[in-house]
Amino acid sequence: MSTEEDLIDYSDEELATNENAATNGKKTDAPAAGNNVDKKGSYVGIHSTGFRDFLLKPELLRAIADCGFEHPSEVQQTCIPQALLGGDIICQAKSGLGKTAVFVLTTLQQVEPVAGECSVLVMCHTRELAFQIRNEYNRFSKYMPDIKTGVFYGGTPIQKDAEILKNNETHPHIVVGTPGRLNALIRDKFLRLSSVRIFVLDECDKMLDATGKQPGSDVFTTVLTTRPDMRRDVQEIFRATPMQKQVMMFSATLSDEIKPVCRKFMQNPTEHYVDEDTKLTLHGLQQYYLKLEEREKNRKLNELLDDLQFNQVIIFVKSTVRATELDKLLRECNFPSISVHSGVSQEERIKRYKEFKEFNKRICVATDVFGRGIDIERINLAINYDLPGDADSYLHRVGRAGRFGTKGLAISFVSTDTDQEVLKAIEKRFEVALPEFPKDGIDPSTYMAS
Ligand SMILES: Nc1ncnc2c1ncn2[C@@H]1O[C@H](COP(=O)(O)OP(=O)(O)OP(=O)(O)O)[C@@H](O)[C@H]1O
Repeated sequence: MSTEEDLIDYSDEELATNENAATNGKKTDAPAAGNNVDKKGSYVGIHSTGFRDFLLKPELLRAIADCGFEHPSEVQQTCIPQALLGGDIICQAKSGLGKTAVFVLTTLQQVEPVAGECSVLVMCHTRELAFQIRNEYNRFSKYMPDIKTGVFYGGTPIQKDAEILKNNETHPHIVVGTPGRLNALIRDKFLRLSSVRIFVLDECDKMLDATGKQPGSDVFTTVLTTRPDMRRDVQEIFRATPMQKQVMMFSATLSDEIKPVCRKFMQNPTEHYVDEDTKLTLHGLQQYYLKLEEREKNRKLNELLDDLQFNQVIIFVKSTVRATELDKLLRECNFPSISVHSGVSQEERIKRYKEFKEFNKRICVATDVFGRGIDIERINLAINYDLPGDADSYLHRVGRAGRFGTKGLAISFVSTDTDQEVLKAIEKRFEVALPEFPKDGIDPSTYMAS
């Protein structure tokens, strides 16, 4: 399986063949860039210090307390009040600082459950992330027994999804999923979106990234060339929802190229850039590179895993084949390793995700399927065995360590000229110096929580 398939990672088997997207979508006129832009230090939102100040339902406040959330993070302080006002929102904030709770809490606050109707639709780019987001909904809606959340993604029997959607008793009010499967369910008329009031895209830059886009084509007239395009699915699903709705989009990275694309789905959005574009690296995360030959990687990795202290480590590779091979090798060396990539069955992928999340395994070798959004609290070491191809992917990957302001360590192997260029691009894009990993190693207390 190719690297590219890893990166697509959603239910591509359900996608239709190439076609031109129609142009009758809503909101094709982008508002002028810079409208309602909230940059750090110039909040337009309502200032707040505790979750109580958001005037959330008591059921939600109880669940928040049960989750151990004491204070809202900066992105939550800024965006929760805005989202509750019902307007469209674009939100960028560093990895691991609580963007998920912004849309989970604000949609739960607003949802009015009607049997057999979906009123909130949340989409993201990978199946594991969809699964994780649904679990977040379950955590926060535990005192709201009338609200049902469902998750739909590819690689599972579509008939099961259809059964859930056919029955008013089981039909979810909040639907979370990946675009391929959702689009298939809509096409087959199992899922109807005419009651959707809130439309959320998590990891929106990834979801709207049109790799198959032809130069000069409009967002709603993308012509696909060789492979299915997640953006096309998102557009089709968007068109199946009513004109009047709230649209919210989230990511840690929003390039200047993708912002206008996001705006095309929105009406006069407020834009929240909690962290400046060049200052997106995490404070608690130490980052280093290690220059070595390709053939030296395995030995070096073994050494690092022996020498470094860590709670859990995620090791990123560029293909499913490499993930399988490396995982096998690590297990042969008696490391408690697991691998997650698109080459294993979906059921097995979720099983492995849970095993890692529940701390039953301490080492995970993954492709970019785990490169974004995945939240595993105890990961405090991220290793790029293969460096990704661009700076934004790097930022998301290393953001798996050092969640919610905790300490962490990221080490990237640099072995080719291309790697060297990517390294420079990372330093430039995020205005950071990535030093070489010290020969004598580093003091564990600097990256392990005390
Ligand atoms: N106010 C809070 N207090 C304590 N913990 C929080 C709070 N908000 C979020 N968290 C926890 O922080 C972790 C990271 O949150 P989340 O996954 O939403 O980050 P994110 O901004 O979506 O990151 P990414 O960009 O990597 O997807 C989660 O484990 C979440 O439960």
